[in-house]
Amino acid sequence: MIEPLVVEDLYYSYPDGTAALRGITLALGAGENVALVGPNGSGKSTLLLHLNGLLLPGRGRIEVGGKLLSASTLEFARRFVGLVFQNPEDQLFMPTVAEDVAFGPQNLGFKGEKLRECVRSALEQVGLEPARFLQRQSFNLSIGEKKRVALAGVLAMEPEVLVLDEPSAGLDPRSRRRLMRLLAELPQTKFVATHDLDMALETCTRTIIIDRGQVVADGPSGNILADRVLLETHGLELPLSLSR
Ligand SMILES: Nc1ncnc2c1ncn2[C@@H]1O[C@H](COP(=O)(O)OP(=O)(O)OP(=O)(O)O)[C@@H](O)[C@H]1O
Repeated sequence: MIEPLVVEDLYYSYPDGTAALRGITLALGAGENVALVGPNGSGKSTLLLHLNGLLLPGRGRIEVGGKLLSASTLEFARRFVGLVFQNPEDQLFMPTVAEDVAFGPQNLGFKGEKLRECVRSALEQVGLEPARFLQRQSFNLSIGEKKRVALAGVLAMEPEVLVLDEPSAGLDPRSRRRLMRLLAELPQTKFVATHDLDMALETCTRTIIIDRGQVVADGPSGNILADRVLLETHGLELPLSLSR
């Protein structure tokens, strides 16, 4: 079976010379839910931006759905891997929710009733009633609603892999819980960068730790996230649910 996401010996330095990724190797199996954790500045967002070609490797290779990511497979990769940014405001820029959610699928060529149906269905998937939200102005929504609309915009493109950067940041406890239920229900392979180790423990069976641009641990969440020494060595703390 083809692994939906493979990263081999990936290096990336920003134009100012900051070495953000220093030899990352990992692979995600179909249907896996994997958490990516690490201290601030460890390279999580930089890695995620590579997975649908928003950044291109300095060295190393990325395979998406069995195809080497390159200029000629970029369109395929952007459809295959749906990336939800940390800040929904980086993703929502149209006047209404309907237009924001339609933006991606429209670019993929969806039109007419198929387009309207995939927009409605994506809003329903994230728990936003289309009749109430389609005509709302995106910039007036609460942060939790904005995050759900940004996720709907990605789901509307029907990706095989969902890559989420800090999905629970800024959410109140009820919205966070709702997001965790939603993620558990979505069938896609998921790769979730987060500082919320309780969410990682609850929603992801596997956890990868990166520190200073390198993978320092990769294994079952139940082992990795219960290892106080490992976590503290890399500037992390036990999930609250394990620290009592
Ligand atoms: N546009 C940029 N130009 C230069 N350096 C950058 C840029 N973006 C990020 N960096 C640097 O690259 C490194 C990795 O940053 P990245 O944002 O990937 O980390 P992160 O693990 O996502 O951090 P956080 O948990 O704080 O979101 C850091 O040293 C950061 O300062």
